Amino acid sequence: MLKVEQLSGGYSNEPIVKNVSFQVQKGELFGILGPNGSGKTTLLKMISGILPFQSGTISIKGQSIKSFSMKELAKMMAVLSQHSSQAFSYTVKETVSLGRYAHQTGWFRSWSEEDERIVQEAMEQTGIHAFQNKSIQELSGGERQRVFLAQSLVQEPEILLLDEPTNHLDLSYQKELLDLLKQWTREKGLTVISIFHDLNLASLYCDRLLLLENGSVHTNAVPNEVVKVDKIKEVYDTDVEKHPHPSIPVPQMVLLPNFNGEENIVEIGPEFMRFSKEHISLHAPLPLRTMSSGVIGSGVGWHQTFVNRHVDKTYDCSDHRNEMHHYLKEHGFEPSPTIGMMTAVWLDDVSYKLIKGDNFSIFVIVTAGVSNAVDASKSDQHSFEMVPGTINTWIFVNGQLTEEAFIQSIMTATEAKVKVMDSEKVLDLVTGTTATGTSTDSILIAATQMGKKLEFAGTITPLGKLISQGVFECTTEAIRKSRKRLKAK
Ligand SMILES: Nc1ncnc2c1ncn2[C@@H]1O[C@H](COP(=O)(O)OP(=O)(O)OP(=O)(O)O)[C@@H](O)[C@H]1O
Repeated sequence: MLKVEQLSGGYSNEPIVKNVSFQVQKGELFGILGPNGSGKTTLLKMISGILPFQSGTISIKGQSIKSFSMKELAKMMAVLSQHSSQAFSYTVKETVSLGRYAHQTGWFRSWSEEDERIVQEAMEQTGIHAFQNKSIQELSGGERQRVFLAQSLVQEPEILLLDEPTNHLDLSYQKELLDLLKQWTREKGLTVISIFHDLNLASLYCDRLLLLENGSVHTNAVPNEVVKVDKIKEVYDTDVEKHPHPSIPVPQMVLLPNFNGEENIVEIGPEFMRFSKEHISLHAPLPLRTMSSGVIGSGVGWHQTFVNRHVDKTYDCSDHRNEMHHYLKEHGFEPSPTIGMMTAVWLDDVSYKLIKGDNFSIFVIVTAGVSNAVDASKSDQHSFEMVPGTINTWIFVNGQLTEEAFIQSIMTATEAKVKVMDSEKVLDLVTGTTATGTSTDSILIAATQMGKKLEFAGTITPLGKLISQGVFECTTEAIRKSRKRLKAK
């Protein structure tokens, strides 16, 4: 649809845009990124024909833009610029209607029903219909932005050029505008070329991104290739971390601020535990990086309070999350920084241990009962029934863990637990074979992210050795205590 070849140009003899080449296909949403002053707007101005270029070519559908008249160009291409300002006090509808100019065939051609329909539709789609008779000078920045977007849309262009379209728009209008543009690229084959400052929005919506640096192309590729930690550091000189979007396969960036958090190294240990008849809790002096399968606070996050709550075996699990949420509130725990687990085990049978390593330590807390014991290799012989968790393993690491180490910690802890099932001769009551755990075991890994860096947690790494030992010893002790209590009954 649009081809730019070896384009150079600027405002004086010294070019701002240097030797830029790229192509945009019909129906693509193409993003232009780059630091302030890298030449994004200058490039867009040259494409739209506002600014003449010094060398190179720009062609649309194989034809040089120099061969089109301004009016022909305006019919094919609409531009929404960054600082659209209006000297006159037009109404919203009048301003939008100006966009139909390129479609008027003679000076005295009257306003057609078709023009009216297109203008009404665009005002509807951009959410400005309600104030169509207001003067645009009375509007907020975001409202005005939407008026100029509607003005571009009524041009019914094949190519839409946008300079930071989400500037001034609140969160909901940013999403709505980009959803709308994406929909038009798919349904109408509209080609969109847009400047973005927000790398995350660009990654979410664009098919491809052009990253400019000092007026030259640094990278031209799909978002996953452009939005990379080293590239962003190189071009923007900024530290970021790249994470996958939680629900769609696109990259997202988070800034790494340049301030240090807590200065003093904290060691989580038994002194932070609190016991009550109904729950065991641990309140850390700072938020910990967590990975857990808690009823509340599951997944990856930062949490400061940890609650293991005793419930009766007959506890109704139909709305357990909501019920747990209320329970936490009623007992003075704010749910959002809290990880909450449940257990049918008596809390007096808890086993916990602080184990020191070389410049780091771990604190393990286990509550364990084995009445729901299951052999994982024969779990198909069990019917599915939600029951309160019976082996809850908490591992607090006083050190800095990588993502890998978090996952390996879970594996190592599981392996140690399975070994306990074997050594304590815990049987699956349905199959009579050695169990590997119970049906609703839960785990938490929580790290202070201070002090020693612990890259791995496989069974024979320094951290893995401590986890193996801690989980094996605590789980063994907790099961023995629980069995002793049952025997005594
Ligand atoms: N009208 C102008 N006359 C002279 N120089 C200009 C003009 N407009 C921009 N420049 C210069 O051209 C360079 C590139 O500006 P441009 O607006 O293209 O950058 P940009 O990447 O869009 O930046 P931003 O992210 O800040 O909007 C800058 O150094 C700027 O000072």
